[in-house]
Amino acid sequence: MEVFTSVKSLRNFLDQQILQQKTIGLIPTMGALHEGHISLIEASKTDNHITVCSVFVNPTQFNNAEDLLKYPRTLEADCVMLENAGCSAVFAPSVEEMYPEPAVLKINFGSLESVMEGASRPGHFNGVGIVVSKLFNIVRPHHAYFGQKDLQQVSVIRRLITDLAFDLKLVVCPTIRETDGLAMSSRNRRLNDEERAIAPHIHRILTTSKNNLLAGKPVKDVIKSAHGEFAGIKEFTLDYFEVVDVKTLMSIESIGAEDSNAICIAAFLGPVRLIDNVVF
Ligand SMILES: Nc1ncnc2c1ncn2[C@@H]1O[C@H](COP(=O)(O)OP(=O)(O)OP(=O)(O)O)[C@@H](O)[C@H]1O
Ligand SMILES: CC(C)(CO)[C@@H](O)C(=O)[O-]
Ligand code: BAL
Repeated sequence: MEVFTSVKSLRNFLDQQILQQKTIGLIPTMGALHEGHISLIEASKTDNHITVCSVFVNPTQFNNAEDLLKYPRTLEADCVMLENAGCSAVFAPSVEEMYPEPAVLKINFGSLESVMEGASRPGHFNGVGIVVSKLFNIVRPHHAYFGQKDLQQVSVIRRLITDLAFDLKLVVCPTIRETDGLAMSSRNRRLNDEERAIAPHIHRILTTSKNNLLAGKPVKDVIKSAHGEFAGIKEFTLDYFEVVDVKTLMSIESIGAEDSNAICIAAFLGPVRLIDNVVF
């Protein structure tokens, strides 16, 4: 496996691959890798000759300085995992390499960013849009792999690909969970033992809420019960609990056809903010 820190060296490597008609899969990450990320590598390996994983904690998508500072950085261990997973190349640039000049471009995703993560983290999707566009231009992948765990991010990237005519296929991969249901996430490492023990309630409440909706309970009652459940666990501070249309991400008052609905949650456990969702 090759590790690149400069755009130029990665491009040289990929130019050779493209000349040999190799197909390229890209998995953009912020590192501190876990089995969720490895599932994206596996998906890419089945679809492409070459799998490139980027590891870059992108400062422009953080609106909270402490979150950026404390974001786990474990590049050496990440490279071992990627090598074992059969990844072809890692791109791990410095901030200066990715942003030789501060980006002035502003990307506004309209209504897609007016809710949930976009509303709670102003500027977040502008930063995601810029860095992902740069990665697409640098790597020129045939396929790009993203996790459903970041459901709103998937909608934003889908729009980015359409609006800027990126010539690639977006592949959305299912959320990989711990055995107790907690969605794998790099930020889980920041939880203390007590918080880690409580964290699976997020998935439990998501599942109960989904089942209640499918059983015909009104959306507003399900939202009320979920708020009550979170309020009953003092370690949690709920940021949002939304029942939305999976395409528009707008709140819905009653559920629609199969696979058109989603429940999305963001909740703080101490200083750590976790997100999760279920599509049904
Ligand atoms: N549990 C998971 N299952 C599948 N894909 C995942 C999972 N967690 C993250 N991903 C995907 O991996 C890619 C990189 O995500 P990222 O590096 O931010 O990891 P993360 O674990 O989501 O970290 P955090 O949520 O703490 O920022 C994204 O497309 C994300 O959706
Ligand atoms: C897509 C991404 C790597 C862009 O920095 C990030 O938002 C993430 O890890 O999901
Ligand atoms: N997984 C989304 C990246 C972020 O939280 O900034």
